[in-house]
Amino acid sequence: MRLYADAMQRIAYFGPQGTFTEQAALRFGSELVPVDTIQLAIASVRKGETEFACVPIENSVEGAVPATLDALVRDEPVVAVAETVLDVRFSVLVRPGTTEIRTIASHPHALAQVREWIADSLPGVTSIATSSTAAAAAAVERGEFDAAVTAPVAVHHYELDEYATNVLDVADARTRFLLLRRPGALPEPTGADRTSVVVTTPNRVGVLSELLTELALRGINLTGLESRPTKGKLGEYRFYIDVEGHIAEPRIGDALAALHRHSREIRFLGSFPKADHEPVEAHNDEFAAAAAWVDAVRKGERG
Ligand SMILES: O=C(O)C(=O)C[C@]1(C(=O)O)C=C[C@@H](O)C=C1
Repeated sequence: MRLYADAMQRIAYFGPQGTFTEQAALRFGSELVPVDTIQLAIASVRKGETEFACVPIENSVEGAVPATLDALVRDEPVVAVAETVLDVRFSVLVRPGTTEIRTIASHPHALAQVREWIADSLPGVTSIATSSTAAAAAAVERGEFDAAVTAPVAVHHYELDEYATNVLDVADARTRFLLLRRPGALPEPTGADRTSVVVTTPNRVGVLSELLTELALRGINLTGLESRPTKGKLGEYRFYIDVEGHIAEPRIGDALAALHRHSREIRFLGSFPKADHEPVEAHNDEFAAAAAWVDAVRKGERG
């Protein structure tokens, strides 16, 4: 995979050292700055302390990462310029010499992915949420809990032993991560891109179906739809919409303009190459031919 950041450009990542997010960030660059929360990673980009931030966005078992969705709409805009997907398997780490496990700690998304394993292998153990998987390892090292559910690499960063490896309730679990920066020149279209926006709609009948119809009419494939409360009135939601294609393509540009018309607020979250590099059926030639025909008709050159 191409490194995104050059040697001078720093990437704030959801740490501390030994998180899955650190593994994802290493695919984008080498100047990594660990911070303790997703909010701080994104704030570091907003303030210009780092050029980039790397954060988790969704997991195939537990779904979207709410802290990331919420941080993306607060304050100044940031946009995704790349994504990567990691296979997820967990290790359970303990202090050397541990004989009894009464508490097990990790990030809520990690605990949710090993719930059945904990019930089967460590019945009666209390699960405790920490800010990240590596924060759980650090807390176990300090003696606060007995075991941590971590990324396999965490064992190299903390004075802990492997109690179990390859722990996972659902095979083939995967997490997608974004590389974010302040708005600037967009990544070039590659023919295998994803575009992400978040919209707040007026509260009226059929508005979500209108948004989706605008995509469907243009043959645009929806790859993600999440809702989060606006945190204002009960029942008011923001919709996070991921589609295949790049805003540089006419049909995507048209569709986003239509979403703008239907929305109370809209924020562009990026057009960037998809991690799977699977080409997208874009029909760009047909859109260009249609636009050329309208142009010619307007000039009186065609009927
Ligand atoms: O705590 C970490 O290690 C993370 O990088 C976060 C995170 C997540 O938010 O889903 C990333 C991948 C795994 O699914 C579990 C936790």
